[in-house]
Amino acid sequence: ADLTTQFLDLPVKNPVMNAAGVWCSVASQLEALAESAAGAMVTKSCTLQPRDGNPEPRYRVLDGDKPFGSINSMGLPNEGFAYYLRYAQRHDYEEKPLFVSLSGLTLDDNLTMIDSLKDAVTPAILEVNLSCPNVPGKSQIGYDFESMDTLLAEVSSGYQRPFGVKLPPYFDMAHFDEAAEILNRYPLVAFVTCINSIGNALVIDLASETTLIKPKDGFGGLGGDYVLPTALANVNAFYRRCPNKTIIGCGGIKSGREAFMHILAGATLVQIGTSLYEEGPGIFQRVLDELSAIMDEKGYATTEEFRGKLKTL
Ligand SMILES: C=Cc1c(C(=O)O)[nH]c(=O)[nH]c1=O
Repeated sequence: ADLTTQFLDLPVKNPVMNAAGVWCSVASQLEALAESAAGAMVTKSCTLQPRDGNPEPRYRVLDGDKPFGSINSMGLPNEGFAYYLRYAQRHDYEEKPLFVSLSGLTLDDNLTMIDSLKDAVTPAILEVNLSCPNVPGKSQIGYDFESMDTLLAEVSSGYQRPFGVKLPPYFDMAHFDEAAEILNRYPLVAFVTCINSIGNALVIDLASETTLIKPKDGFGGLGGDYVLPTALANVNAFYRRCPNKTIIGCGGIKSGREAFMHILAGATLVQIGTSLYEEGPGIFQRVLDELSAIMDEKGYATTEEFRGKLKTL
């Protein structure tokens, strides 16, 4: 099958990329993504200043038997905005598009970073993270509709170019409606990435009767098989409600099967998190081959032919 596609009028060689935060915190990881089969890539969500993040253990893979997943409370460790801007200025955009993810600790920090990104005149695509669940004392902007509205107004007037947002999962039709109503008031919000991890889950080790991770009494963001149905619901909910925006799907993708489901639900690109963390950048070629085989089997030549074509009963 032909996996080439378009994203915001940009030609993309295939729809698969990393999820922000995974295999994208330091230059060696970013270079590995640039050299990998991924059709695009995104940098670790950054803050204005570098951060160490939360105490370890802060990431654990949940690979007992089924289901496969992860829990993390990294706490937004990152090298600081200037580091990722420096990478953006040396990235080979002919090879693949680069997204820069921002997760400022304050609105001012976000606006400062956005001003610098705009002044840098880089082709990098801005993804504003509204959904980090792991900074102690910070709630997720995506769950505070008033501050989300304010942030989108400020970013739109400050950045004055198309950008996207990374949303937390929603679990209620009224919340899909309210979030979409806000997003649709900002034409510069060109894409929506659904979903971030399911925040503040708790995984317990039965033998030791202890939490798996240290930060926040063991509460952390859930990824992997556990989140696939919620991720598909959020992709489809925003696909239905935001006809003028592009959807990027993230959550529970570990093979061509889940990538296909995300595209069927309405995603144009798909992001891999937990499985990339565990398998490394070789996963992209495997998922692409699996996706292509499924498309051949079903008789789809391109992803456009089935994107958003989920049938209901
Ligand atoms: C940006 C911080 C995030 C983090 C983190 O750095 O703890 N983990 C997530 O699962 N999602 C995030 O958005």
